[in-house]
Amino acid sequence: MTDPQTSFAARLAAAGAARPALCVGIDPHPGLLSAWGLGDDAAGLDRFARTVVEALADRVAVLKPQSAFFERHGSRGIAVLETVIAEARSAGALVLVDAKRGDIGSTVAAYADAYLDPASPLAGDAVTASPYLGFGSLEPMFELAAKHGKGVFVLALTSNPEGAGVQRAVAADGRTVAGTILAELAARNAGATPFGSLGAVIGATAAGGIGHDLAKVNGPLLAPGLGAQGGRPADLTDLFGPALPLVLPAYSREILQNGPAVDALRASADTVWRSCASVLGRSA
Ligand SMILES: O=c1ccn([C@@H]2O[C@H](COP(=O)(O)O)[C@@H](O)[C@H]2O)c(=O)[nH]1
Repeated sequence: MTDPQTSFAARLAAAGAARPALCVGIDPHPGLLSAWGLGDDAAGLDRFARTVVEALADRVAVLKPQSAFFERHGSRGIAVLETVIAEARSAGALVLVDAKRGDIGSTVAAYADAYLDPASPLAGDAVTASPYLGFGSLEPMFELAAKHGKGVFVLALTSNPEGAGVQRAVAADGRTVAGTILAELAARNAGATPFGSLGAVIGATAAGGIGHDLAKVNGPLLAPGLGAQGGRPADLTDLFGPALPLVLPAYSREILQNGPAVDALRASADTVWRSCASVLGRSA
C-alpha cells in the first residue's frame, strides 16, 4: 500500500492548500471548439486541451478531462487525451479523468489498469466510477488506487435531474441508494488522515438538499453542476453543511466559454474561485 504521505488525498490536500482548491474540466464540446475558432477534429481537440493546460495546470489544484469528448474522436482523440493527462500532470495539476467507468468486477480490474496503473498512458491521479453494477464491483479500482496512491470518485448524487430517480430510491433496508454508497465510502475512508482517497460525486444542484451527513464520508466531495448547470457557490453552504471542508468545486463550461485567450481563462478561474473560497471559508 502507498505511504499515506503520498496518497491521493495527501496530494489533493497539499495542492488545495497551495493554490485554488478548484477542479476545472477540460470538456471540448463541439460548440466550444467552434466558439474558439477550432475544428471539430483531433487537431482542434489538441489545441483546445493544450490551451486549458497552459492556462490553468500550474494555477488550480485539479484538471478534469472529460473522456467522452476525447472518445468521440476515436483513437486520435484518445491519443490527445493521453498527451493532455501527461502534460497537465507535468505542469503540476492533479488530473482526475472523468470516465465514469463501472462493470462486473473482472472488467473493472481492466478499467483500473487503464486509469490507475502508472504504466498506462491513460492514468491520471484519480478516476470517476459508477457504482450501479454494485458498489463491491468497484473493489479492483479501490485496490489499485490504494496500491499506487491514486483516487477514485464514486457517483453518489449526481448533478443531473434524472439521477434522483435511481439515487434517491429507497432500498429494502430503508436507506437510499446514494446513502448506501456514501456509507460504503465512509467505511473505507474511516480513520484516514487528512482524509481518505475515495471520494463521492455530489452535484451542487441537489434540489431539496442532500439528506446525508457527508462529513462522515471523510473523503473528497467533487461538486459538479456549478455555473452552466445552474448551481451557485452560495448553494454549497446549505448543501454540504459540516462537510464543506471536503468539497472540491468543479466547473467546466463556465470557465471554458471564456477561451481561447489564456488570460481570460485564468481570470475566469480566479473569479469563480473567489466566489467559492468565501463560501468554503478558504483564502482566495
Ligand atoms: O454529477 C455529475 C458528474 C459529472 N459531471 C461532469 O462534470 C462536468 C460538468 O460540466 P459543466 O460544463 O460545468 O456543466 C461534465 O464533464 C460532466 O460530465 C456532472 O456534470 N455531473
